[in-house]
Amino acid sequence: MTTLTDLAVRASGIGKVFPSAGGEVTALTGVELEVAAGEFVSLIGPSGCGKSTLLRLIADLDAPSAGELTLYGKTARQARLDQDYGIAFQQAALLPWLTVAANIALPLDLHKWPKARRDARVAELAELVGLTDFTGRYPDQLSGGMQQRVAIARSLAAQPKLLLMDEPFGALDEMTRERLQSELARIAAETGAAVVFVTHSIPEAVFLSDRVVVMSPRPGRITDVIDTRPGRARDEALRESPEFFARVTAVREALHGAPVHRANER
Ligand SMILES: Nc1ncnc2c1ncn2[C@@H]1O[C@H](COP(=O)(O)OP(=O)(O)OP(=O)(O)O)[C@@H](O)[C@H]1O
Repeated sequence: MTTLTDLAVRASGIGKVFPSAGGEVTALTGVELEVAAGEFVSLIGPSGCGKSTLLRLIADLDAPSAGELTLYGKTARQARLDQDYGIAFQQAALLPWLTVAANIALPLDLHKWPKARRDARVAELAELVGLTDFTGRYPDQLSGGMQQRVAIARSLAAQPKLLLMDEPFGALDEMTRERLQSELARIAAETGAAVVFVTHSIPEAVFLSDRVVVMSPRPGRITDVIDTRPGRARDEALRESPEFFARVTAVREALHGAPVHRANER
């Protein structure tokens, strides 16, 4: 039997209303979502459907207007205080006065890792994201894509049980993006971390995810959940398999079932 503490995320009846000059904006309504421990779930949907809002609520960066959220059975607030998850958002949000190494090490410093172990972990993560030669640089000496790789390394640093990622690969070139997708799939499988991942890319969602959650335009709701768990390794061959194309098509059709002409209304 699945108990509450087995669920990385449980969102029940979640709604979010923002006040705005022209009246209230209902960004989310009646969102029900369960993410199992170790499960990789992507949120996909037209621009403005509330994907980022939902992720921000899970991360306790904002509070829901309705419903309940728990992370491994804890309130979102308690999970944030306990640093139970790693975050990588669209903007790298690095500290400009710290080097790449020090930025990656931030969660480790918060967890008070001893220096030798911390330095070894930073070296391992820098290698993972291809920045070994740049650990002494400062963020403004890096390209946007490199800054994003630092943010991804930082989110993984303390080996969290849950990763919350909002289009972390959006700014990267296609080759780097695919390489980091493969790395993320491997890391998620090896560490057993659950991941909630926001993306606009159908192939990215299908490659990475066990389930793809399709959301509708405002007010954001979950309209479909598609099982994309591959019956094989998430390797390069998967991207070219008939099974992969079938799942990409299934997600595309689910997305187009939503009234896309309203997608850009704000
Ligand atoms: N702080 C805020 N105040 C008012 N409205 C907001 C706020 N944050 C988000 N919204 C509105 O809530 C809706 C959902 O926004 P959100 O950024 O979550 O969508 P999204 O699906 O992540 O979009 P995108 O794919 O473009 O990043 C939008 O209509 C947006 O304008």
